[in-house]
Amino acid sequence: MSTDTPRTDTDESTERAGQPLVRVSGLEKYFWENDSIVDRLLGDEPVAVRAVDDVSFDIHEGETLGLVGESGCGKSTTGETLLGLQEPTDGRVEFDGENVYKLSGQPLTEFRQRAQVVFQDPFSSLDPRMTIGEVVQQPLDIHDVDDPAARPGRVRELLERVGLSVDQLDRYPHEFSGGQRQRIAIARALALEPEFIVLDEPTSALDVSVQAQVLNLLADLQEEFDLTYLLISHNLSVIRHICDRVAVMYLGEIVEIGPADVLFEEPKHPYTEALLESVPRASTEERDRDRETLSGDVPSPRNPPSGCRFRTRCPKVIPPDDLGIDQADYRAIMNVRERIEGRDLSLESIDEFDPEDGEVQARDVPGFVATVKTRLLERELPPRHDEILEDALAELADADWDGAASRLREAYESPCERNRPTLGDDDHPVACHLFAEESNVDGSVETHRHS
Ligand SMILES: Nc1ncnc2c1ncn2[C@@H]1O[C@H](COP(=O)(O)OP(=O)(O)OP(=O)(O)O)[C@@H](O)[C@H]1O
Repeated sequence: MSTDTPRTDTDESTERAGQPLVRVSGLEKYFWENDSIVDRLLGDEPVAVRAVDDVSFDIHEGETLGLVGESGCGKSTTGETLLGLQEPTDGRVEFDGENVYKLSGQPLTEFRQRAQVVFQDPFSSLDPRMTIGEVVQQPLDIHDVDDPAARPGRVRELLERVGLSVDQLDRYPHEFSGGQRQRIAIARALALEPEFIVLDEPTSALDVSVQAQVLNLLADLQEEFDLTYLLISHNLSVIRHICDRVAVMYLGEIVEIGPADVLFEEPKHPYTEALLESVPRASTEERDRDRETLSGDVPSPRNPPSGCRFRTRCPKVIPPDDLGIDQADYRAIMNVRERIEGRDLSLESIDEFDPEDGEVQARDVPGFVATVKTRLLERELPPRHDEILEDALAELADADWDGAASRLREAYESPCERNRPTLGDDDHPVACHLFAEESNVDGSVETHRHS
């Protein structure tokens, strides 16, 4: 790419040997809310939406890396930011050894040819006023590739290669089915002979029967043209179908990366386990077994939990040393803590609470505590923990949310909330304190979400 002196193919291939085609290091993309002129005049502080927060991974030539996670965890923003379609907040992306964010002029144009994207929704990504021949030819015209007279021939080849008939060249996108439209989008992405394609939910808008056809086409094209893919999907079956390695993303961070077969057979991170558990099973035996499903909603990327971001939903969140508590009881208490820290309960809706005084009469406190407990807790606790919980809930009788929260924090603070776990650099790294060194778990306290 950007070189001052001419280089030979041998130079380049020697240099590239063993180097990833794409290297993402410490990538961050924050969106700022309350940042308009009006907000500033009103004195509203900007709020960061940490869509992508310190993400690092490599993609090697010819491989497909899957990026999987629930909706809103930052997958698309990662794909768009690494292509330079969104400006990064911080971090570095190298493509074939070159820092993508430092490119300009001809090297930038070359990068835009070599790295392409296919979006989820072929309905909105294709210009409805252009025929599909024009759609596929457009990148050739913009980048002035080939002799203009040769371009229609190239367009025909591309359309045929993705399984469309050249008789359809003059038709408009709305005349095609969803699967055909995605084939058109793929033909357009291939027009500039790219090496790398970000596939952002390429089959999510398609019927299940068509999904496999499009995935098979992508796999064939990869083989034929030596393509490297980043496949973004929330659908594990899609990921399993064509990925060599998989990166699992949660709330802006990568929590686990590994070879696809290993990750599917022996997931390490409790989040990956939970995602896999949520995939519908074929056999009745597997369908009937107890599933640990994910509890609670994904927290907001405006205010992510301290330490491990998954700890607010993690079925394996680590209790304090020597607490000797059943894991499910601990999870249930931590759920109550979350609700109290988030003030996620209407005290006014509880009979004993007097909204005018903003408190409960002393004689009514036991009844109030019993009602709140029924609302917040889904199981019975052993007496020792029941007592601690009731003492904390009694603080709410004076609407003392902080008092209730701090009682629970004192008794139940998890090592998972103190430190952000980091990904290692072996071939199946996981960011989870269950797999961390002792020193990592017991280190210093990070800024606390609810402090
Ligand atoms: N332009 C924007 N301004 C503000 N917030 C944004 C913007 N784009 C994305 N976000 C937020 O960033 C977070 C990550 O969004 P992103 O679309 O990358 O997630 P995703 O994993 O791809 O989810 P989905 O599959 O639903 O698209 C979300 O909380 C989203 O609301």
